[in-house]
Amino acid sequence: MSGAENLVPGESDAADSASGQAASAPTVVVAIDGPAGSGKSSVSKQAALKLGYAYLDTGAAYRALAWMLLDRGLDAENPAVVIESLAEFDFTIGTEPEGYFVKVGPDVVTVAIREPWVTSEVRLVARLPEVRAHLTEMFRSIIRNTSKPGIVVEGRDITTVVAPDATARILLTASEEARMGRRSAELVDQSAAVVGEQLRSRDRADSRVVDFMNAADGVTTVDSTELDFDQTVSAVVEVVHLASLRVFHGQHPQR
Ligand SMILES: Nc1ncnc2c1ncn2[C@@H]1O[C@H](COP(=O)(O)OP(=O)(O)O)[C@@H](O)[C@H]1O
Ligand SMILES: Nc1ccn([C@@H]2O[C@H](COP(=O)(O)OP(=O)(O)O)[C@@H](O)[C@H]2O)c(=O)n1
Repeated sequence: MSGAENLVPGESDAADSASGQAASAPTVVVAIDGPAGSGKSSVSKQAALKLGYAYLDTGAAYRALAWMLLDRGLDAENPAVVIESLAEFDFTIGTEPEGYFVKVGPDVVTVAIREPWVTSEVRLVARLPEVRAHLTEMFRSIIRNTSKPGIVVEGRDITTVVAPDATARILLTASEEARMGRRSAELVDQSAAVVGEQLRSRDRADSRVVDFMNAADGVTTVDSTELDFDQTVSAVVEVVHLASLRVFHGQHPQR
């Protein structure tokens, strides 16, 4: 069983969305996609805080699954092993923007899943359609069960697969140079060249699975290359306000 901090999604939730329909909760759903280092996690968390919404980091689930396989010495290169491991993937995530944590079973892995040895293996789990389908159902269940008036969900396929009917759909981008600069400022114990190459190679692998470099129809692009952090958060919040107004006036979100 997996879920968010303040809920335990029921089996019926998964069955409800087995038809492939997006989450249909009456909450405001803000879907944010983008490449590594574009600011998805930090900007989404701050925007959620400002809006009084919950925050869901979907990348954490892919990372946590990779962590579990590596931690148990299982062969992450073998698709059958990865798929089998889903049955025992006991994932919990904090969806309060100020109470973020990630657990696998009893293990708190909030920090461990950011380690380079996990980052470099995530693609092995993210490339498998069975893994994506399983985690997508889990995300939709968390979205449906949020107790807040809205939820900001960020990842690579949120605007297109997980919540294509979201109230607001945003592609958060930044130039490769800006993204590499931000990431290497965080990872001070690694050289900028190594961080840059890892980021580029992960984006290449990820974009073979899902297109998050180009905005799908109806998705608003927020390019943060020339914006500072606060300006980026404000730009995202403004897109959410405009999209919510559109819904209030009876227009379909961003179509
Ligand atoms: N607009 C911005 N200007 C400057 N720094 C930013 C901006 N957006 C995010 N950052 C910083 O860049 C780093 C990477 O952001 P992060 O949220 O981890 O990106 P992602 O989740 O897309 O990989 C963080 O240290 C964050 O504070
Ligand atoms: N919705 C998502 C989110 C993440 N992922 C995968 O999970 C990895 C880690 O995601 P993340 O959001 O933590 O990555 P960062 O961009 O924050 O470094 C990505 O490199 C993708 O391989 C995905 O496939 N689909």
